[in-house]
This record gives sequence, structure tokens and C-alpha cells, in this order.
Amino acid sequence: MVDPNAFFRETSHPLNANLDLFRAVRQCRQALKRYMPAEGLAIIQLEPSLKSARPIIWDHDGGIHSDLIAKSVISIPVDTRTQWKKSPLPDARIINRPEDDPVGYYFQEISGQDFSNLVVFLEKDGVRIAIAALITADRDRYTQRDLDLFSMLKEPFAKALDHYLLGQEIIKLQRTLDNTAVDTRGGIALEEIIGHSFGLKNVANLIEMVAPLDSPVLISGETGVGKELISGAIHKMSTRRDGPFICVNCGAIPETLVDSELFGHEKGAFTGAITRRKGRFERAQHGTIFLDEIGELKPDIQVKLLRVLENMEIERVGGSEPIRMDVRIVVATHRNLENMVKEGAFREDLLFRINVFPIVIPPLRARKGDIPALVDHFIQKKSRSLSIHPIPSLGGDAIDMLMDYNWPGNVRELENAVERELIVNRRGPLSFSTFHAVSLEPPKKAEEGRPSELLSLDDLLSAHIMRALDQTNGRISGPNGAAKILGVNPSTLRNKMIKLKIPFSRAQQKIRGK
Ligand SMILES: Nc1ncnc2c1ncn2[C@@H]1O[C@H](COP(=O)(O)OP(=O)(O)OP(=O)(O)O)[C@@H](O)[C@H]1O
Repeated sequence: MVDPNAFFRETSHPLNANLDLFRAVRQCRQALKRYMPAEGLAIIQLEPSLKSARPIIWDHDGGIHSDLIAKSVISIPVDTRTQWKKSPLPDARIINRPEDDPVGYYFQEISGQDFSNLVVFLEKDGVRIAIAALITADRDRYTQRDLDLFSMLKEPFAKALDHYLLGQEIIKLQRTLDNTAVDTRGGIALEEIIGHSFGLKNVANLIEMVAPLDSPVLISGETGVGKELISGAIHKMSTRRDGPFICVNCGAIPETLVDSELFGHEKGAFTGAITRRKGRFERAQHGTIFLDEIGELKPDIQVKLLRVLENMEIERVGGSEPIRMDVRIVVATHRNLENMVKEGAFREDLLFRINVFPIVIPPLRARKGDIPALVDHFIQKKSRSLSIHPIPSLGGDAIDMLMDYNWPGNVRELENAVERELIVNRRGPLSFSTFHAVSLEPPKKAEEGRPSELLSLDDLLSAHIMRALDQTNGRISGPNGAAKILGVNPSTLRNKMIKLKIPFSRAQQKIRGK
């Protein structure tokens, strides 16, 4: 028999005794482990204006959801919110079958993992502001007794969170006064890229794979999707992180200067070359050079670049001695280089050289779930640089409106929209009403190349799952199964197939037909 008083004393003590919320939660979880399964403990703040939830703390043993509940805003989908409104969730609940819970099912879907959960809402002045969630792998791990005990921590969690949030307000204020902007010149940590565990999860996985190697990387994606940011993350995660990270926009350098800009020149090499000058390649020595808009390079420079890639040597303009290079090359383009090769505008041999490890960044309209986190990030960032305090709140419909828009200019356009809104409406609430007026023309660019008849999401999902099943001859699980291709748990895929009425017999027929 558990003595509730002893339980409360042991598990609430760390929350009352620690000013550092991270340490408090870690110690509390260790104490909880003596009474119930506790592989992870999260404190997640509710952000009604962003229609999202913000993980504040995620203490865990590794494994379960370890990268999902990363420190970024999680967008709550509309149907979850609707269901939530229809039948408000109780103050405390057990989730032993995530697929039956209006929030649990969503986490199960995006993580592809089964889990059990105890969830308690935390309140301030009678308003729900956050949840404390105890998480453990596999289903059916918690009992009503566990929930009754865990619910006793509602008050201590709420108080500890309140202190933490007050501390954060003070830090934000100090930052505004210091006007400290984040310096991304030396690259950026993967965790700072918004969406790294959601819409850019695949991209983040690729970055993790390739960053420690020295292979060239070709990043492609529409303009403003974050290509430069991604190249910065590759540098920061590479062994060259202490070396320079040099960015070159190949399209922005006048044609006549590209040569000397990239490779440098000797004194007297041409009129105006009054001193010897190092080019961008030399300045990137022992670091990374990021060649943006590589498709803009003229044929003669393409030849020189090919030689650099082949021999890892450069020659300054007017020089005769080759200089040995130790540089990692990352290139980016928003153009289709294969088409350019067909048209004779880009060298095929150069494409082969740079296309060793391609990373395609999806446009913002294909990862709308990242929008709340991006908006939040830009409001914080731009309020800092514009010295706006207090940081204005978002208007009621703002997020839904921003998520409905097609963003032909991608993340940069969203960033600019936030900045414009902060300038015209610095006291808030931020309604984006002027943006609405200028942007609701049909977003032509975003529609280009799309079929005129759009499928419903369910139809699209069915078609996609069936394509994967076709590829695997109907196999669902195992290393060659459809679940692996689709990056989900086999049980999640089976549940999805039941929901979408995709017959399992289809899978079996395929196997029998072989
Ligand atoms: N995932 C992200 N998280 C945070 N900021 C982002 C993200 N993606 C893009 N941004 C911001 O959006 C702006 C545009 O990003 P970036 O310059 O990396 O895009 P790009 O694809 O290189 O653009 P271009 O095609 O014009 O060269 C930058 O201010 C960048 O910091």
C-alpha cells in the first residue's frame, strides 16, 4: 500500500525546493519512478493564440518521443481542437490507448510510437495554462491509482512553472535592453532551426548524417525556404565548426568580379588590383564555403569550380602557384539543375561532382504545421531587434489566417509579414489585417505545376499508402515494409489503413499474386 502523504512529500519536495525548474523536474521524475513507470516527464505550456503547445521541459531516459517533444512549438491540428472544444478534457486523465484520445492520437501519429500517458492540467488563477505529462513506452501502463497520486502534484507543478515563467520574462526584458540578436554567422545549431522535429524532420535527419563527413552537399528548394540556414547547421555540426563559414551568393556578384571574388587575385593582375587579395575560397580555408545560387555561375567559372572540386586547389587571378584547399563545399539552388544541364546552361560533370548528397527543403505550404512555431520565433526575434516590449500578443484568428495562406515567398515572406505587423501594430494584438488585404490575391507561384483538381487529405493519404504498399508488394512491417518507407510504426500504419478503409486483403492479394 502506498502512503499518499509519503508520496506527496517525496515527489513534491524537489518542485518546492529547487529554483531551477529543469533540476526540479528531473528530481521529481526520479522520485516518481519509485511509485509508477516514469520514462519521461514533460511540462507543456498551452499557447491558445498560437493554437499550439510549447514544451518547456522534457526530462526523459531517451527513446520515447525523445526528439518529438523538442523545445519548439507544436501546432495542434484543427480537428483535434474542434474535438477538444466539443468535449472539454477532464482536469486529469489516463491515456493508455493513445489512438482513442483527442490529443494522444496526434502524438502517436507523428511519432509512430505507442505510449501511455498521465496528463494533468496546470492552472493559474483558474485558467488552464499548461499540462504536466508523465510518459512511458507501450500501452496500458497506468492505473487509476497512479493518476490519483500524480494529480496530487498539480499545485506544486503549477507553482514551479509560475516561478520559471516569471524568470523567463525577466530574461526577455534584459535581452530587449541589451538588444542581443542571435549571431548566426558561424552557423546555427540544428535545434535552433524551427521545425527540425516536425516539417523539417527528414531534412534534420539528413543533416545529422552528412554533417560530420566532408562530402559536398547540394541543397535545393524554393527561394526563402531556409537553404542558407541549413548550410549553417551543416557547418556547425561538422568537425570544421571552429573554422570559418563563408557564404557567397553567386548571383549577386558582378560577372566580371566573380573570378577574383572566389579565388582572389595577385597584385597587378588587372587594372585596380593594387594589392594581393584573398578570395572567398581562401578565406574559408579549414572551414565551409556555402555557394548560394550556384545555377547563376557562368560556364567559365563552372569549369574553374569543377577543377577546385577535383583537385582541391585554387589559383589566384594573375597567380601561377596553385594553393592547396581544405574546404567543405555546400551549394544551394532554387533552380532545377538537371533541366539546366539539358538546356546546356549547366555542366553535367559539375552537377555530378556537387550532387553527392542532395537535400531538398520542402516549401512552407507543404509544412504548415511549422507556421505557429515560426510565427512565435519571429515575434520574439523581431520584437528584440525593434526594441518592442512587452512583446505583443496574437489576435484570435491570426494563426488560422496565416496557416490558410499559401506562402509563395516561403519563410522569408512570413518573417517579413511578422516584422511589418510589429511595425504597424506594436502594441498588439497582432491581427495581420493589412497583410490580409495585400496577400489574398491568388498565390499564382504556389499553384504552378499543381494538378487543377486537388484531392482531399484522406484521399491523398490513401493513395500514398497504397503506393508504398505497391512498392513493398503489400508488406507492412519489417525492414522492407511500407511502415519503414513511410517512417511510421507498423501498428500506426495498420490503424491508419483501417481508418481509411484500405483493405489488408489488398496487401495479401499482392503477396499471393507474386
Ligand atoms: N526553419 C527556420 N527557422 C528559423 N528561421 C528560418 C527558418 N527557415 C528560414 N528562416 C529564416 O527565413 C529567412 C530566409 O532563410 P534563408 O536565407 O536561409 O533562405 P534561402 O532559401 O537561403 O533563401 P534564398 O533562396 O533567397 O537564398 C532567414 O531570415 C532565415 O533566418
